[in-house]
Amino acid sequence: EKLATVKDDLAQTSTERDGLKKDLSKLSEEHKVLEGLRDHLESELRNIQVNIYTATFTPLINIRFVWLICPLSAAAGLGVSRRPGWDLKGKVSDMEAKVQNYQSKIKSVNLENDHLKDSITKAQKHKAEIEDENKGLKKRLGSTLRQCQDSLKESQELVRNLEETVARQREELHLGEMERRKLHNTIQELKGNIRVFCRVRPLLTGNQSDVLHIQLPAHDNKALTLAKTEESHTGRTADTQKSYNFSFDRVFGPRATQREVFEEISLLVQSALDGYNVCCFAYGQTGSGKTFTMEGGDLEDLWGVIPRAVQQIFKSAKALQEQGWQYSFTASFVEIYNETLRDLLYTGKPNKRPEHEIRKGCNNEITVTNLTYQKVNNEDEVHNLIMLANQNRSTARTGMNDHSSRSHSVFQLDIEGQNSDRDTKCKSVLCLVDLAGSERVQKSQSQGDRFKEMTAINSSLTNLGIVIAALANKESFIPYRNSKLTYLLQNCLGGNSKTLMFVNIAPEEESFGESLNSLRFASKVNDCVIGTASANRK
Ligand SMILES: Nc1ncnc2c1ncn2[C@@H]1O[C@H](COP(=O)(O)OP(=O)(O)OP(=O)(O)O)[C@@H](O)[C@H]1O
Repeated sequence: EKLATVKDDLAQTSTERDGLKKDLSKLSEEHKVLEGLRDHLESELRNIQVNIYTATFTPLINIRFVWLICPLSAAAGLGVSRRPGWDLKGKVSDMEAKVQNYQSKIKSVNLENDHLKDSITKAQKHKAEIEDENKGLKKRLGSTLRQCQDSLKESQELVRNLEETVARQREELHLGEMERRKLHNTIQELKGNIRVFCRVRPLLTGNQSDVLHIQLPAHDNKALTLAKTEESHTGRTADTQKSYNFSFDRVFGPRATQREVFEEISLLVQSALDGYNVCCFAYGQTGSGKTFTMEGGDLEDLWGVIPRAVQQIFKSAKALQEQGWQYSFTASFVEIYNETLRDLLYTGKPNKRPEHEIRKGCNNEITVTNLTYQKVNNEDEVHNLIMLANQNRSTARTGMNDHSSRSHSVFQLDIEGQNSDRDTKCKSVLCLVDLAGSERVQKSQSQGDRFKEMTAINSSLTNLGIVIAALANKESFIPYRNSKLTYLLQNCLGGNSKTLMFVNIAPEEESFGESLNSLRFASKVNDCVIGTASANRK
């Protein structure tokens, strides 16, 4: 700042000096012009004096001569009229008038000359003053310049020190970030690489306190009890209360907000940026709140896991930029209906929809043929893709008898990070899945397409359970290929991943049986411990 002030002063002083220099040169020019004028006037004055002299002493001797030496006056028409040769008196009086005229001219020229002399003296004085001032300014300038140079040196030294400090702190920050990643992962591992959260949907109509069969202990947010009174069939014994106790990593009651739910999984989402594969899926019967949990509503308060996860990912990626990390993201959104894949980001003609197949590359990467893999740079771009996917799903809904609750939807964000300063790379996948409704449809009641759908859903959900169990038992063969869902998700379910399952429960009493089934399935998953995850880092 000091340097800047001094520089400003310096600039101001230089401008002043330049101005003064300009003034000075203008004055010198004026001075020259005045001197020229004075010389001119002096020579003219001399001419006039000569003329006067001649006019005064020779008129009587040779009038013709007078006419010759004063042709200018005659031409200027001083009012002298031609007189006859004999009118000497008249001519003399003309000459006297002329002389008078010249004398008054001389007087005014002399006056002007005095005035000019005065101006010249003043200009010279001004010039001397300016030169003095200039000298003073030069002196001041010299000392300011020296001060500037000194403070510049000081500032350069300061900058050098600060640069060293910044470099040291950058190094410390990087080490801190690596330490944070390690500790973060340890915490995630301690919590278990597969976690199960249960969420109870609120009653959509009626009074919440009427829900008696789902009990949530006030001081334990990990337990849930399903209770049912069973009537005695014979009528000889009293009715019995049957309770089913469950415990999960976390149980969210009907009043839990979307924000509270996301807070619990935000650390897991963070792992995706650190290079771990993360998979989060919602399981439960139709209408139990899976889509609400995963996608939520349009208002920010109602946003579900997908928009919140995307927001966090982009926010954190931006913050990590300061530590040299550059991330790139690719999004895809696929639906699995009746064991057939459908691109939810497809924008072509409906009758030209391509077919898709899941392929496993030599580096074990899973890709889907003909699927839209869209590069995304910010949150808004992802939101637009989610809207497009919803449009694609709703078009299918009208045409195919609400098949959205009969299909699995898989949102996938491929994340690639590079820290060129440190020559480090990481690669991971964030998979967010809204599973098809898990309800068991009575075989006798379902025929045709409904039966086909039911079989496909039941088999893919059962296979999901089988794969998770096989992973937990560390079996040598994991039957990923048994369903499209597990085949697609294999990298997110395997040892190198962190998995979170939401089991969504509907609070209506008639859903008791389905809720019990869902909770039993979730409990089985909860008992699984998948191998230690390791970051995909190079
Ligand atoms: N926690 C909640 N708070 C308020 N409303 C909810 C909540 N969970 C679900 N709902 C509402 O319940 C209804 C059914 O939820 P949702 O569509 O998410 O169920 P679903 O399990 O995804 O069903 P489907 O399998 O048909 O897609 C929706 O109207 C949704 O807005």
